[in-house]
Amino acid sequence: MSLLKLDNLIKDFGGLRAVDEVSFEVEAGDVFGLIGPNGAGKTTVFNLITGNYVPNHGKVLFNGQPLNGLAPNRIVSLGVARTFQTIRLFKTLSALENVLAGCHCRMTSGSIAAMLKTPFQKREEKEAIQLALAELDFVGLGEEAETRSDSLSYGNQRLLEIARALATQPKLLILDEPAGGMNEQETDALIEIIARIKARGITVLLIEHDMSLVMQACEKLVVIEYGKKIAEGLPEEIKTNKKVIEAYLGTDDEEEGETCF
Ligand SMILES: Nc1ncnc2c1ncn2[C@@H]1O[C@H](COP(=O)(O)OP(=O)(O)OP(=O)(O)O)[C@@H](O)[C@H]1O
Repeated sequence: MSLLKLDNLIKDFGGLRAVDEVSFEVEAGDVFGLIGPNGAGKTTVFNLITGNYVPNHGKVLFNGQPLNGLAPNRIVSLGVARTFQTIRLFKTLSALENVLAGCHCRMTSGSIAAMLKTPFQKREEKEAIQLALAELDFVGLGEEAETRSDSLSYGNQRLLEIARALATQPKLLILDEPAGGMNEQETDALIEIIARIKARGITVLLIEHDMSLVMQACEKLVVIEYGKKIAEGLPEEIKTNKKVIEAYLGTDDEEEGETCF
């Protein structure tokens, strides 16, 4: 059984069909890429998985369980974490405090225990700090724990978002353009981090325009254009797929043409 199954998803925004009968399955342990030109519907697909949008039709199954109708925080607690295309950190908080926000979704002490500072709550908080520091180390930000998140470089803010998502202890990590705004060196480091996330047994689903990252990091790809799936396969198959090449070269966006395989 696949870890994630999208079955015939449709999402309309008024008269616009942003996602049009999209189906695909992600196997546990894979690094899976969702690619396509600007405006193809990729982020909308992610928002349908994470409960930020409700589909007009179709199902999302995670570990065989339907996610439809569940709130985003419930979906996180089931083991689906994400980062965003536009960085969404608590800007005035430190890197450590941002990652702790991820840890809190696994904590069981309620607000009364937190107010009373019970021994259980204190132990749980201490463990959360250790976990958060370990995740910061994992993405190479161990030295930046006390740094305010908006003082970090853009590339490091993206890594901090990954650390925060990892702190929720996900089975599936969804990354929306993780290399956006990164230079070549930062992108290479990110490719290595994605490989280490996979080595931890975490399945990765990512959207990315940087084709060098997609080709190096992903084992399988789905391509969408105008909301519809136009291809699915191994990176080397996708590279030479006529429909995919046309979809990318057919765009007016210069950047898209440059990044094309
Ligand atoms: N909340 C919304 N309301 C109305 N239209 C939307 C909304 N979200 C997305 N869209 C539209 O749906 C289409 C798909 O958008 P989406 O952001 O999913 O594309 P994308 O493939 O992620 O694009 P990009 O690569 O540029 O991020 C676009 O035409 C977009 O304008």
